[in-house]
Amino acid sequence: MAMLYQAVYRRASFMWCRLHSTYVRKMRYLFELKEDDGLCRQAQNSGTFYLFHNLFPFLQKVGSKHFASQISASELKRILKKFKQDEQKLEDSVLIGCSDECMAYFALDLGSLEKMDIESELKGSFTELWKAFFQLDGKDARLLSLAQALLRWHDTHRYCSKTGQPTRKNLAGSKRVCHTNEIIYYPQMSPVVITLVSDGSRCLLARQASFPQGMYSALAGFCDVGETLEETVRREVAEEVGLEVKSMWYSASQHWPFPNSSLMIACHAMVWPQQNEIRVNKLELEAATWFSLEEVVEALRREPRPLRQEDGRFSLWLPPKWAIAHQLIQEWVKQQSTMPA
Ligand SMILES: NC(=O)C1=CN([C@@H]2O[C@H](COP(=O)(O)OP(=O)(O)OC[C@H]3O[C@@H](n4cnc5c(N)ncnc54)[C@H](OP(=O)(O)O)[C@@H]3O)[C@@H](O)[C@H]2O)C=CC1
Ligand SMILES: [Mg+2]
Repeated sequence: MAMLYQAVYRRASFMWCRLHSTYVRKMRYLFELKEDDGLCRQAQNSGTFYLFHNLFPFLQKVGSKHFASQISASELKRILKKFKQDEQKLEDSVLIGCSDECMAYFALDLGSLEKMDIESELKGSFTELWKAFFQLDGKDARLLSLAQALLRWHDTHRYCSKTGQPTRKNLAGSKRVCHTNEIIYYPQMSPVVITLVSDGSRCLLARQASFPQGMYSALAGFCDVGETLEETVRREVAEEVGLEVKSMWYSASQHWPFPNSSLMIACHAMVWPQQNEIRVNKLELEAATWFSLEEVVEALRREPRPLRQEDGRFSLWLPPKWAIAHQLIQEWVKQQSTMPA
């Protein structure tokens, strides 16, 4: 029966291929997997898996390049069997996407197994996510970021906050339900604004004490309840560096897995050139400085890692290419270069 259902589904998918764009087909397929546990179970049995261990993603290295490994369902079942785990563990996974051919991608945390055993079996290593971010390309980083955020959310929402009863995830992991009173919980994100401030000729970059040495980024801050985006930008700039925003405009957004799951909303802001004296809020930031176009262009050429200069200080370097802070900085450089002198 299951085989027949699968054959019919494949035929229907084939028709979809012919009728719709790849993007539309993928989105419809993912939607169905979230709605239909039976279909999702089938997809788990033919899909591929990104593995985690206590939220550290599994990476492999080929030459000098790191990548996030995809493990087939059959290989994963073999590993589970070898380490005396039930095949049903596949159902703890969460759906994180699919290929153009509608092969589903899942993420699974194997934290209950011995980390080193899996590493030596699969020839790779579980790496802290923020470290992995500096080693991966944008596509892998985006998938792992989503995967970690979802896995963490499920791990911390095992009980209903109203009844105290256990909640159960749907197969895809797009929600959890408390079956005592049918309360549905959906994964949450916190909105965060990230703002690149300019005074017309320079841009303002800041660092927190927890950043790696020499790394500076744009100003970031969580939205408070009741605030508009514009209000958050104005408040954060005032709070963190003591400046008043004259104008601002939206650029782009990005999911960010730290500290839990944030939606980074990236904006540019201008301050009055005559009122540009920075007063750093030392409770929030270690330092904040205006940087010239030349300094920023030079920093963009550097590898994103600490580099000690001869005088013992660290050179300025910026977040990795696919981080939205990097994109804001690139945009600012482009704007400056196209502005009339
Ligand atoms: N993608 C990118 O390019 C970049 C991303 N970021 C990210 O932006 C995020 C926010 O930046 P940050 O400067 O730390 O933010 P804030 O300036 O808002 O300061 C962080 C503090 O805000 C409080 N806070 C308020 N709401 C929340 C919430 N929902 N979750 C957690 N803390 C909250 C906490 O204080 P307390 O604990 O005292 O209550 C926390 O320590 C960080 O997660 C950072 O990783 C930053 C730069 C670049
Ligand atoms: Mg901040």
